[in-house]
Amino acid sequence: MGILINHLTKVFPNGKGIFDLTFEVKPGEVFGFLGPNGAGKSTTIRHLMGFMKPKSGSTKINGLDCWRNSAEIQKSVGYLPGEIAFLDNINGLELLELLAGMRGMKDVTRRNELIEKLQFDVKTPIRKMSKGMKQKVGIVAAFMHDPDILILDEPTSGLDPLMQSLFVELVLEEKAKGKTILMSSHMFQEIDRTCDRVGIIKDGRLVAVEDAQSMQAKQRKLFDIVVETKNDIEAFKHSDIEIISIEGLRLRVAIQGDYNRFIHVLSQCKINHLDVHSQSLEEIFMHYYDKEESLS
Ligand SMILES: Nc1ncnc2c1ncn2[C@@H]1O[C@H](COP(=O)(O)OP(=O)(O)OP(=O)(O)O)[C@@H](O)[C@H]1O
Repeated sequence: MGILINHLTKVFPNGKGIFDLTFEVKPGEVFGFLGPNGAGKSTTIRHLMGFMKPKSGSTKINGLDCWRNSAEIQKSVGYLPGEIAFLDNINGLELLELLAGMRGMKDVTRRNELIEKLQFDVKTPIRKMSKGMKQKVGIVAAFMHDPDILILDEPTSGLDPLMQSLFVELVLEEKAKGKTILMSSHMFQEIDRTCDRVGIIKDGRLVAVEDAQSMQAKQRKLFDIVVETKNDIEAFKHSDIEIISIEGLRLRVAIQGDYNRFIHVLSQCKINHLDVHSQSLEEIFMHYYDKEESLS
C-alpha cells in the first residue's frame, strides 16, 4: 500500500529520462522528491498518474498498477501538476465544479474552506489569473476531495512567501490526518518543514533516500560574523572551527552538526553582527553526487 516505484525506467528519444528508479512512500508518510531542473521528477510523477507507460518497471498506488488503472488513479489521487494548463474560457469556480463533477464529488465544504484559506477570488476568469492564482486553483483541485494520496509537483512555484507558508501548514494538516504525500521540489526549505524522508534524483537516477532529520544534520551552515576586536578573531583561529574567510573584523565560518563548540567560542567574543546562510540545495546535491562517484 502507499506509493511504490519499482525499477521504473523511461528513456526519451534524446537519451534523457529516468533510469531504474526504486523507492516507496509508506502509508501516512510525507516524502520529498528533490532534484534540480530536468532531473526527472515530473516524468516520475507522470508515470504515477498513469499518463505515461514505463519502458520497464512499474508504479503502484495502494496496490493498483498506475498504468493499467489510470482512470481510477486519476479520479482518486489528489494531483497538482507542475505546469498547469487549464481551460481558460471559464472561471476558477466553474473549473473546480467541472472537476468535482468528474470525480462524483458532492460535498463542497472542504473546497470552500480551501478557497477561504488561500484567499483568492475564485470567480476570476482563468485567462486573467496570474501564475500564483492558477496555482491556488490547482491546490484546491488537488485537496478538495479529501484524497488519501496526494502527489504534488513543485506545489509552491509561483506562490509568494506568505502563501508558501500557508501551503506548508496545509500539508502539515493533511499529514496529521494520516495522508500519504509525495511532493517534488527543488527547494530544500519547504521539504525541510514537512517531510519524513527525502529522495534525491539527479540525471534521472536516484542518488539517495534519507530521513529528513539526518539530511538536516548533514546540512552545513555558514555564519557571517562581525566581531569587535582582533582578539575575537584570534579566539576563532585558536578553536577548531572551520574558518572559510577572514576580512578585517568580519569572518565566515562553517558549522555542521556541532553547534555547542561554536556557541562556546561566540560567548567569549563581542559580536557586532551575526548572519546565517544554509547550504544551498546544489551543495547538498554535490555532497551526494560526490559520494556516489567515489563509491563507483
Ligand atoms: N516528452 C518528453 N520528450 C523528450 N524529453 C523529455 C520529455 N519529458 C521530459 N523530457 C526530458 O527528460 C528529462 C527529465 O525531465 P522532467 O520534466 O521529468 O524533469 P524535472 O525534474 O521535473 O524538472 P523541472 O524541475 O524542470 O520540472 C529532461 O531532460 C527533459 O528534457
